[in-house]
Amino acid sequence: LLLVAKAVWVTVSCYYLTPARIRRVLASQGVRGPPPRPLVGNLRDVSALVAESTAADMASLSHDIVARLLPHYVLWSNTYGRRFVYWYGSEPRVCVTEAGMVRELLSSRHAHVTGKSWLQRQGAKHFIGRGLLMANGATWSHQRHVVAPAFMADRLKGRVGHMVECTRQTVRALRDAVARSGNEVEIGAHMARLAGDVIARTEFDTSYETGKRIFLLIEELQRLTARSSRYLWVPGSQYFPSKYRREIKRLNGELERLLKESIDRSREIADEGRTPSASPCGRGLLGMLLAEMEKKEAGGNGGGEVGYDAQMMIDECKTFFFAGHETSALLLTWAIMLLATHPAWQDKARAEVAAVCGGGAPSPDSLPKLAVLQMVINETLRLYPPATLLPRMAFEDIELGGGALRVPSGASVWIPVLAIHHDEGAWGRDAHEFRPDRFAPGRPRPPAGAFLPFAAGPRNCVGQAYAMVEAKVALAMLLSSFRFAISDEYRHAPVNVLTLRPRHGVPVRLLPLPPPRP
Ligand code: HEM
Repeated sequence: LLLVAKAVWVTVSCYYLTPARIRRVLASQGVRGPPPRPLVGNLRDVSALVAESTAADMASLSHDIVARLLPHYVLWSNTYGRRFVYWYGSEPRVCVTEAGMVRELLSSRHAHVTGKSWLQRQGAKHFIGRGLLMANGATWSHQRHVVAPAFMADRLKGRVGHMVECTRQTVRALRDAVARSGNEVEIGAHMARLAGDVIARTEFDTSYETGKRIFLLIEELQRLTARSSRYLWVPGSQYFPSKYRREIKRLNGELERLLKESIDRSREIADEGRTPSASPCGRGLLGMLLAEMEKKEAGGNGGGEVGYDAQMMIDECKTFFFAGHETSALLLTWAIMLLATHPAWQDKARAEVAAVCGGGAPSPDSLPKLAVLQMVINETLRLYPPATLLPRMAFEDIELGGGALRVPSGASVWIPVLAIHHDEGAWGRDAHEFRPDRFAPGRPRPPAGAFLPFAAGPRNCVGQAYAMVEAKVALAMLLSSFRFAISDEYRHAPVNVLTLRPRHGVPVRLLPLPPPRP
């Protein structure tokens, strides 16, 4: 009886009392929004608006994509003002775009009182679990502390050789594809494979071929979880039988078995003293995680509630296979689409690569000198940020802008990164155009809080520097191996399926250039 009473109380509190309090606090500050329906909130409105705006491909190759991808943001910010609230089921999402408030929210001041909501964590449970991306509070702090050293600048230098080798294989595969079937190639699939190979080799001592099944399983689990999560707003729905649940369980079982085998193999190699480096960090992320787990097993300072156990190791591996793969692949794919449609910038970037690398492969010392490439990468991330939204739930009442906005505990703040990146107020009338020179050295830097491809503050992307090095290596080598032009088959149709991707891929025409010297 006590259990039933507790369940009733939790349900009433989650689905009625807390939302009512949040609504009251927001309304008292004039934060309004579309009227929510019981339980579903505005979910159906969002789905209908997005379905309509993305039903067809775009008529031209325009980068003005905010109304297509975030039509609800455009509609509601026009109707209710730049700060508005809508309801994702019973979770209120307060939209905030003011740069100062965004910066403040993401700063260390709020790092421990904001985080990932139950809905987000539940939605990512099977393909990420308790990994860093979805962790909160002290657990997040500990995990971040453990993995961050793997991505520090000095360690990244040691990864450049692997990245060059992976890109060499991609260049070979592209040359073979051109020789075999002509110069039309869908570049997105090659970039996905390249990014997968890079993360698998540098951090997990394996290759894309070995890790391929892991990537496929994560992708399939992501797809099935998105479907089965559509009804998460129904109280208790996570316990309902669903046609997806059995399949998710089966695939997750296979994924965890493969990861466990890979972890055990690495452990054996380390135990036999066959580690390529004496330091556990030398083996990349997996090595560091293993060392941490051993500390916990030995009851050392990694122990206690927040240390890594076997399941957490598996979840962290899933997280990095997922987070380090798709976003990087999309950055490369969109960059090639933009270079293929802006030949002058393509020539400029290629000339810089030739001057800096002298026909050889990029090295840790040459990478920082590739300024034009850096500008192209930044402009790609501005126009097509792989993560279009940043949600942060407040776990206690917080104030932003010196009290200008009180966010009640239980409300999520929703930062529409894509809209901020395309805001004419911050970027000028040409905000929707590809103009890499806005990032030229010596030009004023974008206002803090206006450029957020990797989020900001202590909970920013831990792989940011890694992703930048990877993108520079890959693009430098591709530019010196091929000229790209966009194919007549290309249909411009960006869509947001967790990340911002081209619905039909990016077919390009490749003109192979004479191979650079080895
Ligand atoms: C162009 C490539 C990438 C982009 C645009 C990107 C973007 C982001 C963003 C926006 C976040 C914050 C998400 C949130 O808190 O809601 C994030 C977090 C994260 N990213 Fe990346 N990422 C990229 C590449 C990578 C790579 C290569 C790795 C791993 C090697 C990685 C690992 C992570 C992890 C583990 C987190 C969670 C950090 C935390 O919560 O403390 N990312 N990324």
